[in-house]
Amino acid sequence: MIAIGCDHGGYALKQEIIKDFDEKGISYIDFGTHDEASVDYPDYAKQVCHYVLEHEKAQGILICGTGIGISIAANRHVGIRAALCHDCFSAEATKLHNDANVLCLGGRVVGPGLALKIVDTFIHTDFSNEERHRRRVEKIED
Ligand SMILES: O=C[C@H](O)[C@H](O)[C@H](O)COP(=O)(O)O
Repeated sequence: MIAIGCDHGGYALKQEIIKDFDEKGISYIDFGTHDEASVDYPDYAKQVCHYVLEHEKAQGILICGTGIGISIAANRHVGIRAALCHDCFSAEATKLHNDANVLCLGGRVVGPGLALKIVDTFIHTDFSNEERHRRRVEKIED
C-alpha cells in the first residue's frame, strides 16, 4: 500500500499522482491535505510516516513546496528513510542502496511529467539487499 500526503505547496502535484494511481489501479491512502489552504507539512509527514512504520511493505510519498521541509520532518521518525528525489536515477538508487521507505517531492520544483516517472521508478524498485548496503542501513537504524 502507498501512503501519500502533502501540504498546500504539494497539493496540486499530489492530485496528479493520485489521478495517475487511479488510472493504473494502484492502491493508495490519501492522508491529505485536501485543498490549497495553508497547512503545516510536519502534520502530514507524521501521518504518512506512522502508517509506513505500522504496515510492513507500505511505502510513503510526501510532497511540500520544495520537498525539503517534509523530508526533514519525515526523517525525524525512527525507522523512516525518506529520500528527496527530483530525478529517476536518485529514486532508483535510494531504493537499491538505502532501502528508502518514503519518497519526497517538491511540488514547486518538478512538473508532473517528471514527477510521475520518479514516483513510478521509486514504487517499482526494491532494495538490492546486497550485504554492504544492508550493513549501512543497519548502521543508520542503530
Ligand atoms: O519546506 C517547506 C515546504 O516547501 C513548504 O511547502 C513551504 O515552506 C510552504 O511555504 P508557504 O507557507 O509560503 O506556502
